[in-house]
Amino acid sequence: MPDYTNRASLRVDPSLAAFIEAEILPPIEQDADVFWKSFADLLADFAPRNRALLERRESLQSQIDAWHRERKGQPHDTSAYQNFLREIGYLVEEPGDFTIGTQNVDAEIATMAGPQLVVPVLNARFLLNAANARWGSLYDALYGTDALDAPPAKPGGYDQKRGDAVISEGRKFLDETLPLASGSWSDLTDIADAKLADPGQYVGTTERGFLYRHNGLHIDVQVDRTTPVGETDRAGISDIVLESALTTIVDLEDSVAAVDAKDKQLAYRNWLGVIRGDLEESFEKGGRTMTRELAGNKAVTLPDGTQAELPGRSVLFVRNVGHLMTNPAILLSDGSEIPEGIMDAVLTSAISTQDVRGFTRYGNSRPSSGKASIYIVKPKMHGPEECAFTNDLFDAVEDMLALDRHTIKVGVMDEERRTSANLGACIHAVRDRIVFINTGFLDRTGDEIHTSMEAGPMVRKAEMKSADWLGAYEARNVGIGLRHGLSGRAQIGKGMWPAPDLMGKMMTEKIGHLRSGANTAWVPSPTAATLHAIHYHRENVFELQQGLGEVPGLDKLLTIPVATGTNWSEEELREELDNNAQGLLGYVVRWVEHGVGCSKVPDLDDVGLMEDRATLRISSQHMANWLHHGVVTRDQVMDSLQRMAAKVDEQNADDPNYRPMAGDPDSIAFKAACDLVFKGTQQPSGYTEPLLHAWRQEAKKVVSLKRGPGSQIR
Ligand SMILES: CC(=O)SCCNC(=O)CCNC(=O)[C@H](O)C(C)(C)COP(=O)(O)OP(=O)(O)OC[C@H]1O[C@@H](n2cnc3c(N)ncnc32)[C@H](O)[C@@H]1OP(=O)(O)O
Ligand SMILES: O=CC(=O)O
Ligand SMILES: [Mg+2]
Repeated sequence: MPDYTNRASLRVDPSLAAFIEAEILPPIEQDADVFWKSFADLLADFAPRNRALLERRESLQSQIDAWHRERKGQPHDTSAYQNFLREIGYLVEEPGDFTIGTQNVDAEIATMAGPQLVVPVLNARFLLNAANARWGSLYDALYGTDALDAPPAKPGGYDQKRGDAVISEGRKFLDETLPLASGSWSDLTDIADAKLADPGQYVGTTERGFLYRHNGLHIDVQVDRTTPVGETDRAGISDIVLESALTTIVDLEDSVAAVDAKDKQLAYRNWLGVIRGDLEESFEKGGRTMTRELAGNKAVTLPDGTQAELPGRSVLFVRNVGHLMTNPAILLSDGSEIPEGIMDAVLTSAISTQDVRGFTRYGNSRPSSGKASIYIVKPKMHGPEECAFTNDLFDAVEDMLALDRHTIKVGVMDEERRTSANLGACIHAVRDRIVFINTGFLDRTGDEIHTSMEAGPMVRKAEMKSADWLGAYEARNVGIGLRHGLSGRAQIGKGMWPAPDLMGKMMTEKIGHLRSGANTAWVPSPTAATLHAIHYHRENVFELQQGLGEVPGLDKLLTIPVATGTNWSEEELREELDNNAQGLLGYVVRWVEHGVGCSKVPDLDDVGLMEDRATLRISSQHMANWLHHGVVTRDQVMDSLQRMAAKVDEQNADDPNYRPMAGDPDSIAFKAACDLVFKGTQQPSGYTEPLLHAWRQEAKKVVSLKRGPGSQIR
């Protein structure tokens, strides 16, 4: 049991309290006693409301479960189903015509189109890299990935053959994006001679080269004949640097493992560091120690000789956790744990208040109105009443921190079925602070399975991608967003590319996100951001948004993806189970035993896939669904888990800190994985957090016992 210190009616982890009082409150001139008193008052109001919303989720779910159970074996009656959903309040009336009223939004969010990067907050090295991913080297991205269709680089230094292919691809990009009045960029021997077909694309000179703009995004063509690349290039071009991640989501949610005060404090500390602008991280790379810090702005000399600056960093959002979890970092007066989403809202906003007040080194939010915003992404909200709760909570946080109304903006993850089905009403509930709707299709798939758990066995996981509900969900998100005036005021975003090593495939497929009307879409890494930026040069999203088709209705959206037949062969069943079990175990072992919330886990074909809590929700719910409906037996599931545990052990054999799972009855990770599947049907909305947190806390305890009091895994 951790020690606590008393603050107003709350009991607070002492180290967290000291951090808040020393580093968060003084810069914003908040008196500590006043802060704790108002925090306690806010909790007294919002914690019970939060609990009631969770009870409502459970009540709706049990009514839906019962409805399906009562109709087992009967054909699905679409209209009866929708009437029922209306009767129980799962579906609500749409709010009618309205336009969002959000103000003081940075251009990167409101009027520009470009990639959105996501980064786990607990990894400072990645976090700094992500914030700096506003600019990325196209040459590095092409040289190092399969986005370039050329033989792979030979090991041992610079491979000039591959380098030549990169240069040639770079020239193609320049011809496409910045066409010359005549001829090709390949013909130039001196960039100063470049005469653009549209001279308005030229912006000025930078430290190393010439700056252009196309579709609102900048391109820095750098010239340096002393570099290995520049010396082989006709015009001395050493790199083409693209404006890449316009925005980055700093994630406190599904890509991190944060289960107690210590983890949460690190999360808040890293957020404070990037907001204040002084976060630094030293690490070993390529045999030497590097120190990474935030990049400064890019200096530009305009054609008339005046000096200007472009932002050197992504505009940062912070993704708070949803309404479900609680955390032992703070206890309420009745001894219960604080709702974690409320703690995140208060503390991440208090940190960002330094930015709003203009006390930070660079400034995260700097809209043209001069009134800065705090950008919070709110995940996993179920329907309009939960969005209204968030709106009220943010009002209360603003009052607590003496912020103007609607300073705190919200990005709504459209990733739960009740939200997709009532999206207009959800937007309405946060209409004066909304800055994005993003289709989190991974969580959304997990919720699709869990909501209709009793309806029958689901189609195979790969088939979900072409299911009716998914197409309708994606199209409705854009259509409803446009209907309520998000274009030009807020982002309409699309989901993650979860295959960090398949950049060639991403280049072919992810342009579809723009064509379907999204002005941003998620990428897993800075390299992916730079490559995905090319798509925003190829297509003008704001023009495309004008010509989109009909918005699909509810019928398609609510089509349940149950399989039409279940006569899968033994081999197909095993393949499906193994695929799910491998991703699940490969992810869970690192979460529970190493505190890593996002991992690249090789699939059965050895392709590294990004796994996070949302992908875990899908695999665990899918296995639970097939087990529940007798498509597979408990023995088959266990057999798959055991075989895949051995495979995951093999994949981690080089890690000296890894504890094998196969054949170890005490393996905490394996027990966690089993729970996620065998107790899957009972998990709230199919979420994995409750079990992951419990098992991670157990793992921390075991290590602490072994190493002595006070020690922890991290
Ligand atoms: C459903 C959802 O909610 S999706 C949102 C949650 N998902 C995410 O946030 C994905 C974030 N991405 C990641 O965590 C990682 O890219 C992973 C785990 C997928 C792969 O990580 P790794 O195997 O370490 O990547 P890999 O070895 O290919 O590359 C590491 C390099 O790329 C950088 N990098 C990789 N991902 C990121 C990122 N998201 N942000 C910043 N830098 C990154 C690292 O800093 C490192 O470079 P460095 O050595 O100069 O520091
Ligand atoms: O948060 C994103 C998702 O796909 O889930
Ligand atoms: Mg999600």
